Amino acid sequence: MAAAGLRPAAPPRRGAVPLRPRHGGPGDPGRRRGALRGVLLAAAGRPGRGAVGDPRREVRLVTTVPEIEPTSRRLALRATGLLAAFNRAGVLEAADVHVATRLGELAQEHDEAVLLAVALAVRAARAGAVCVDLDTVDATVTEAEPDLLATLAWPERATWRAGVEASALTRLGVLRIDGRWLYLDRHWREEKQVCDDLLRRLGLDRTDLERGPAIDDDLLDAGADRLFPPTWDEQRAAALAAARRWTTVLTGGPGTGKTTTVARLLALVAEQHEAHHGQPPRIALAAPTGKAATRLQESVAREAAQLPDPGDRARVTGLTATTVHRLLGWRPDSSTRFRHRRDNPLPYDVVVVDEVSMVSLVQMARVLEALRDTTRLVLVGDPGQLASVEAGAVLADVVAGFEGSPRSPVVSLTTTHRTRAADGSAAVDLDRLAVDLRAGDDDAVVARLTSGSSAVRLVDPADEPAFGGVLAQVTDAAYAVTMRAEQFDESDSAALVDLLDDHRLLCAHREGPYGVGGWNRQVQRLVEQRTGLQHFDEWYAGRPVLVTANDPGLGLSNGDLGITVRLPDGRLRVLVRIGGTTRLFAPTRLSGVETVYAMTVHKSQGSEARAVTVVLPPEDSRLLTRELFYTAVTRAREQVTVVGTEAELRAAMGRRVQRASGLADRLR
Ligand SMILES: Nc1ncnc2c1ncn2[C@@H]1O[C@H](COP(=O)(O)OP(=O)(O)OP(=O)(O)O)[C@@H](O)[C@H]1O
Repeated sequence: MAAAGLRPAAPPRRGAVPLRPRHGGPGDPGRRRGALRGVLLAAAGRPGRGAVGDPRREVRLVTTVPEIEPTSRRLALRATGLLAAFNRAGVLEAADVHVATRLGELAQEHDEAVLLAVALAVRAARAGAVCVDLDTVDATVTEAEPDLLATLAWPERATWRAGVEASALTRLGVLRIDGRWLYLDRHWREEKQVCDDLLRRLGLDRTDLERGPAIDDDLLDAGADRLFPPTWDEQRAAALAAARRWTTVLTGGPGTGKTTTVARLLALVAEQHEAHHGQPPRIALAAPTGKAATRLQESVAREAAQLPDPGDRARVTGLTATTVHRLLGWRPDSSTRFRHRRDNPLPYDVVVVDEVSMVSLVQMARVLEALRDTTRLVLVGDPGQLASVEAGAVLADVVAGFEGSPRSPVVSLTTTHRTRAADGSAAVDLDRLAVDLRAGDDDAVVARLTSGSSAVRLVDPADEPAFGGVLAQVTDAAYAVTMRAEQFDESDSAALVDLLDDHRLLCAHREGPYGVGGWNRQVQRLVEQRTGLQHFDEWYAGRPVLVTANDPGLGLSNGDLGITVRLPDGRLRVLVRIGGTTRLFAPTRLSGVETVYAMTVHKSQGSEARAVTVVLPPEDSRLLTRELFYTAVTRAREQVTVVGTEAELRAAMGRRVQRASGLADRLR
């Protein structure tokens, strides 16, 4: 199937509606700058209900794009010149054109090539890039309809760049040129802030300035001896390095002992803090989604319970985790500004942020600016996973930027420690698959998935019996949940939400035959056939839902999972796990939810399931990347089934996510 067929009809972006200047005309530079910023903030994609977690933006950037139909909403009807040509060819969306046109009007900038550069910068931001390189931007679309692209008149590079540099938009600070990159102002400021704050924090670690954390070396060595058995040398070294720093980035694949190390590092740091300050440190644990925060809290609690020394156990027991948004302090008037900032920093001595691959540039900027110099920061994540939905790939950039540097805050764990081999579990193949994937070893990945292992397998959708087995597994899981939801008993709440994590069906796309929408309908139909109950209403017992927007009022976070249950009196309620407890909500109170028999890989980040089924999109889908496949596979605890062909598997392995960003270069 052609990738073009997978492209969903793109809705007009609410955030990109051009603003009208409220005061004065375009001739007033100060007012003009304010109005321009307004357009840009909207263009840079503030998280809104429709935008959060929406991977379609990536599809739009990279998927093969046929010429836009004259009636399509993606066509900017009033566009002229270069903008119109690039819009018709599908390189630019109507939103890109509108923003560029409006900014041009406000700044009285009429140079078509400059406006094209603006539109390309907006397009890049839409797809998760922080900036755009005008010299190579054409390469990001060369795989789209070659005939059509060949007709596009790209401006001559040197003149184009000079024109942008001299433009009114650059003079007004709306566009920023930095090295080879062109930025929208907001992203430029965020990237620079993240870089400056990180480097400043690393400067504080220099012991010759005596500004690093106070450490009693003898106490630290004794603590490390107590907390790390002799064979745990990799984790011991990581914890010792982290204990001496204000800032640490702890990386590693699944099961490499990151959480174990964090729990023991916290015990070490707490002991040091007590020795120097006479009281325990204030520790905050956070993750980008509610689900990831719950997992972090549970993992740390499990590790704490295993610490041999009662003093260490007491230091790490009872820690709770929250979302990054909640940690920073919601503000009802803004989704990108928080209560805790540079002038009102977080009141913690230690802040641990897990699943940092999902943290966007703007979120990282907010976290760093909310930290006191004397707050330890431990960022934990797997740089092999998909980057954030919003612009930026901060973890990957930090790892790349400090590669080989003696001042690097990055500590990597490389050994997989899950003890599955010892108990004879086939799930050890899952860990090995993740290792092969990280190493980019296509042949090993194919061999492992076709080895006959019960833990990892490839099912060709053309193999009817095998594919039928997959459908049966998917339906069984949904059916089991539905039956418990129909006969709901409140004492069953925890077990029922646990059951939601027994199996997860993951797709790359939201729409299309390979997407979440199609699979949702298919699974719902199969379950209805089995139960004999057909549902015409939106809400019915057994409907699994995913919360897609943060709702501080209800205490719900984007990414929370729920299941619709029938109470004994017949009313429907949605059961959601929040932190360590479960709560029931009337369906009418939930505004941002979607049905989730199937989930996009993007939205599954930060969560886990016992068994995972991954439906690969066709080879020519630009969403099919190694990062996507790796993220999907590493969601499984025991078993993964990949539905696809060997060719699709190899296509996934061969394609890497590319996100333009200047952060790695700045950090070097
Ligand atoms: N050095 C070690 N030797 C043996 N087992 C270990 C070691 N370190 C950790 N483990 C065990 O390996 C398992 C995985 O560790 P942990 O959960 O810390 O990894 P992780 O990197 O946080 O995994 P994930 O990314 O999946 O959350 C746990 O059961 C832990 O107790």
